[in-house]
Amino acid sequence: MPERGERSLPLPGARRAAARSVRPASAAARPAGAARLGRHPLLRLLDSTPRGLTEQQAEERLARYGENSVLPLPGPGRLRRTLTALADPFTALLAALTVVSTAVDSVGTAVILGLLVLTAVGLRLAGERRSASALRELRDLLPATATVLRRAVAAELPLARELPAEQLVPGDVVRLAGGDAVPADLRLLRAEGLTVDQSALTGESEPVPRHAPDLPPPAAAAPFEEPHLLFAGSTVRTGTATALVLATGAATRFGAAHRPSEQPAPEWARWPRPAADPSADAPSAPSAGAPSGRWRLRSAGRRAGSAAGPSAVQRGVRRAVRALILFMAAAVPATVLADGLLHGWSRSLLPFAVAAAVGLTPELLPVVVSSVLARGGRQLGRQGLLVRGPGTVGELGALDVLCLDKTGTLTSGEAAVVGGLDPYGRPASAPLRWAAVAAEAALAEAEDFDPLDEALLLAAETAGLPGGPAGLTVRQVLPFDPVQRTGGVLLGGAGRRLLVVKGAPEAVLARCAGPGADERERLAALVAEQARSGLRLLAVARAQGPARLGAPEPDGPLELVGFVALSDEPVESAAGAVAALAGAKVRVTVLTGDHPGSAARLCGQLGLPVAQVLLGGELAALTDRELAAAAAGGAVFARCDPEQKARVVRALRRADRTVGFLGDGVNDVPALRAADVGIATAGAVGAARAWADLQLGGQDLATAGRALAAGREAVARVAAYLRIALSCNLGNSVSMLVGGVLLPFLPMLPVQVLLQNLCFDAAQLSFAVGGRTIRPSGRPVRLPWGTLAAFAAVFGLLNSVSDLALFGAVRWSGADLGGAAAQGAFHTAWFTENLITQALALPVLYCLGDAGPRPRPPRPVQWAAAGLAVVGVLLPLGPLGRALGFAPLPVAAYGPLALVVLGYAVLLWAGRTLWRWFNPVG
Ligand SMILES: Nc1ncnc2c1ncn2[C@@H]1O[C@H](COP(=O)(O)OP(=O)(O)OP(=O)(O)O)[C@@H](O)[C@H]1O
Repeated sequence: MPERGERSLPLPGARRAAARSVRPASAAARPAGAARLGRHPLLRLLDSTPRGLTEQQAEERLARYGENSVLPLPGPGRLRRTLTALADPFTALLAALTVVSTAVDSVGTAVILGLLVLTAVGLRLAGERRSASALRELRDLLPATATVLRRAVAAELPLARELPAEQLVPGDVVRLAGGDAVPADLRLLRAEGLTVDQSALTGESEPVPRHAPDLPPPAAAAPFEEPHLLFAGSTVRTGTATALVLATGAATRFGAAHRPSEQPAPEWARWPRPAADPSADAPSAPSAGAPSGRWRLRSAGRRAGSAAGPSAVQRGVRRAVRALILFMAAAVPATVLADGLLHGWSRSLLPFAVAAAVGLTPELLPVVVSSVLARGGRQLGRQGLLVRGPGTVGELGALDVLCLDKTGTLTSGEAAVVGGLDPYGRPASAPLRWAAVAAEAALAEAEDFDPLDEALLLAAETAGLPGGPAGLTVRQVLPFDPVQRTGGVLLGGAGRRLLVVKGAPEAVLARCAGPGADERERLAALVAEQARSGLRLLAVARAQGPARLGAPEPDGPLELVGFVALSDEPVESAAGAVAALAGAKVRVTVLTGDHPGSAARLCGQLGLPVAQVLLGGELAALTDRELAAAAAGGAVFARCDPEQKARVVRALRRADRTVGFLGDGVNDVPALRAADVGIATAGAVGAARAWADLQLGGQDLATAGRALAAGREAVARVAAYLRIALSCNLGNSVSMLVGGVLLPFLPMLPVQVLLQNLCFDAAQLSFAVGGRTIRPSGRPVRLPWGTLAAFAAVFGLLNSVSDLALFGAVRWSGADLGGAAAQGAFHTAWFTENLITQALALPVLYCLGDAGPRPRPPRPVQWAAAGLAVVGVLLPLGPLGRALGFAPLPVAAYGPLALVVLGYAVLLWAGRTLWRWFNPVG
């Protein structure tokens, strides 16, 4: 829908002109206020009736508000997208060097750099195309047609007509039935047995019941939880409804959320949302926290670390690139100035500047980093672990806190029913019978399998318990709600209604009218005692059903039937996996929806020290900082709802931890999304798997540890690349700058510098090839800029010292460097010396990140280093060398060259030993 004065959507011909002056489709009914109005005031506000609009009204509104379409805005043109891609600092640097190289007639350099720029831009545009097609898939969630009540004139009876959904306008009245996609944001006028699937909006795959009260509930519920509203992007699962259109097109929440990210939703399209992220110091209620998984819309093409911006590896690489650019901006002009002052101002200054800048740039950096991470992903794939993208591999390497859901993750996903208990803890069959009746109904409707319901049903069948009473059939299923911690079924027939509710004991007891304070205390003590002895209790209650279907509360009070006891033992591999994680310096934190007693007992069994057990309800009083400190200090979190789990994860991330969350259920989706790395167990439900960055292959928890190890190895390889590339390139540039000032000619031509860099980078692609693994330190691997910079300075300087020794040897040997042939031979000498010293540095510096007892470089790295040395000696002597301005080096010159290389080897060995001494790995 076009935005005021800013844009117009590609509307079909005739409507395009009319739509130019359109206003946002929610303007007539600002959802924030309108959604809270009663049915009749709302109809009046929208100038509509339960019989819908007249054709004339609809036409006027269509012209005014535009079509009900969430087509993406006409994205920026190809030129603009290309320019945006060029704005990436690394690509911009290469592009600038291409332009300058062209200006100084260094055609070969310009062509190669130009090709590198085209490759970088092409990769970026291809990624954007993939995202656009993901968006198209999301838009397919909207229906093509809708059943609308319209009248030719006000006095006529309405006709229910199937119209293209694009023609819906605010004020229209639509009809819906099971299986229909919701075409716009709607307010229910009438609903029968209605449940909707909002999984595309909230990630929660369980259908939610909706009804049509005349007045909305007074408490302001979270937006997607308003019981009387339906949203575009959801689907009706069961029942029928008549509803009033509140907002269409981009004014719907679905439309607003799927705008291109660079274009924020206009004020009018923003629905009431929770306030912005709470400050780290302010206590925050869950509903006032950052938009939760339940509230946020899915967006196309999720990446690892997307919620926090770039991943840890991306951040490290960007910082390195920024530092390179800053160094270039300061050092190159300063040296050119010095050169100009010493040797006079001539046109050769520019090629000199270009050569120095090219020398500093690791041209294949993006290729090497993504190849190394992709290799890590493939490695995990071979172990049966599915990784969403290379970013995830990097995050795994940096991960230092792993939050674990309890049930189905640390304990078996297959619940083991021990039996039924009456309210006094004595064996009884009724609780299991009624729990199974509710479970059976829930399973018949559920999209995702619920292991607890499966187990209840199986146990009742095994015990030979009867099903529901004869004559009563399922009228409505109230799916298990992890926030309320209850679920149930409404049975009806022969003038009777019966509501069965099952859930967490506290939640069910809170809805039972019967027990007094003492009795409640006794029941709570019973539940806690069972939890301590390793049994989780599920409460079961019954009531005479509600008078009207769709109303969630029964007429009569709920009466406690008893409990179902479930055993709660850890899976075999859990203790070992937790110990291995602790050994790898990963802090393990348990976040569960279960009883605090069960959580504490399990932690004891796993050897996890428990400093305190915090309940989900207590989190609102804590600031994010306190929360993160508690989690890091060994707190266990129990009775957490999905949003509370996500809040703990977010608080830890704000405290600069790299956080993983391992879960298996729908209730884990918000936390999976909030984490740097969401990890789903092998038996996780579809929604959890869909949102996870990593899916474990087997039931064995140790696979999580293996994933971390593979991530650390990949990040260690990236770190090795950055260390070596930064130090060698820095060394080359310093040599180029100093040599340029000291020598009366360019120490190396720009194209030769570029060729040398490409050879070196190509050799470093060997880091992405298999071979012996690099053993990273036994702790999370990050890319600390301080250490990288210190490394680059130390080893860059060593490299430079050997270059300058060569320059000095040539300068003071008295050789005549006046002619082109002599200068070509000098270029050959430096090129050869450079590649040989880099070939020496490659395996030695690579091993500096290896924590193994006797680190040895992998075979591919050894071969690449040998190849690099051979190229360094032979390339300048061949036809390509001649074409690039090299000239043969007199044989006698190879002696001093060998001495310089030997000197560098000694320096390198000393530097490596000292570095290890001051920076022990492990
Ligand atoms: N299908 C269900 N029907 C009824 N009650 C349930 C159901 N599933 C869970 N419960 C109850 O609700 C409580 C909270 O459930 P939730 O799924 O949030 O956490 P959990 O499964 O106990 O633990 P975790 O968060 O570690 O997976 C459970 O402890 C249990 O008492």
